[in-house]
Amino acid sequence: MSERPRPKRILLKLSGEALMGNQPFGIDDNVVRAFATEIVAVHNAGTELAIVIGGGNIFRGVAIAARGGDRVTGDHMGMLATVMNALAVEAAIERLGVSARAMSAIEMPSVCETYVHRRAAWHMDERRVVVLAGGTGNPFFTTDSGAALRALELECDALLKGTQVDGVYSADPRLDPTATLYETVSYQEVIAKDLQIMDTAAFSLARDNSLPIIVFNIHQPGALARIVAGEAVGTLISGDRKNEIRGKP
Ligand SMILES: Nc1ncnc2c1ncn2[C@@H]1O[C@H](COP(=O)(O)OP(=O)(O)OP(=O)(O)O)[C@@H](O)[C@H]1O
Ligand SMILES: O=c1ccn([C@@H]2O[C@H](COP(=O)(O)O)[C@@H](O)[C@H]2O)c(=O)[nH]1
Repeated sequence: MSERPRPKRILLKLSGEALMGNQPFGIDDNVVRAFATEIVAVHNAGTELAIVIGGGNIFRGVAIAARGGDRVTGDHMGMLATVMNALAVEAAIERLGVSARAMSAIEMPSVCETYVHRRAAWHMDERRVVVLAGGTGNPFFTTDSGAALRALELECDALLKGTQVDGVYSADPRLDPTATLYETVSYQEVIAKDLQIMDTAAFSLARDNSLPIIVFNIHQPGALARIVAGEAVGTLISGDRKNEIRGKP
């Protein structure tokens, strides 16, 4: 079994799709509460956390483009969807007694703070959980790219992608029941094999800056805490030095 990083400051990418639970659309309050409980547990144990929220439970820009609509408009709608999710997660964390701040890459000052790198880093230093909405703030990107970008900006030790499946497989396990799960895989291999658990832009950014990514099943109770403790949960995507923490040999 490979050694794993023990990240102290993490960027958690939370799948929007995961927030809808068994519903066909939207936000399931019980699921949000369960995720918030896991997040608060690792926060209270000393981990510094930023969260990037997806929007797949509400809207994806490609859906409007597939119907012949304007992609940029669709992407703006998708980014706005992530703001709704961020507000729900922020509220759920605060209900558990931990201070949280939703920050959006798209300005909407009457709703939440605008993402400003130094301010987000300051909130983290002040032991607040920052909940980042709007992805990169630009169309034609995804919240996975936003997660890689923010993880680097906020000097996180690792990007943890909490998703619907157990990790990175040789093919999409929802489409191919024979797909096998990787315990570790290199950036180069996921890009070369076009493994679509994240987009290539996110993988490239992580590879170029030696940011380890751990893909895991967000529905598995206790998984987040076990990862932070250095346990081999899910799939570790990294360079050749499989247990490296960013910036440390
Ligand atoms: N090689 C692969 N290994 C694992 N999962 C894969 C792979 N290829 C495609 N997938 C699919 O990628 C999906 C990632 O889903 P997830 O909801 O986390 O994505 P997202 O688009 O980043 O988030 P959102 O739901 O917010 O849009 C998995 O549910 C899985 O079906
Ligand atoms: O930087 C970004 C991030 C997201 N979008 C749009 O939002 C939706 C939802 O994000 P997911 O990553 O799919 O959860 C995405 O489909 C894009 O339409 C964006 O334009 N730019």
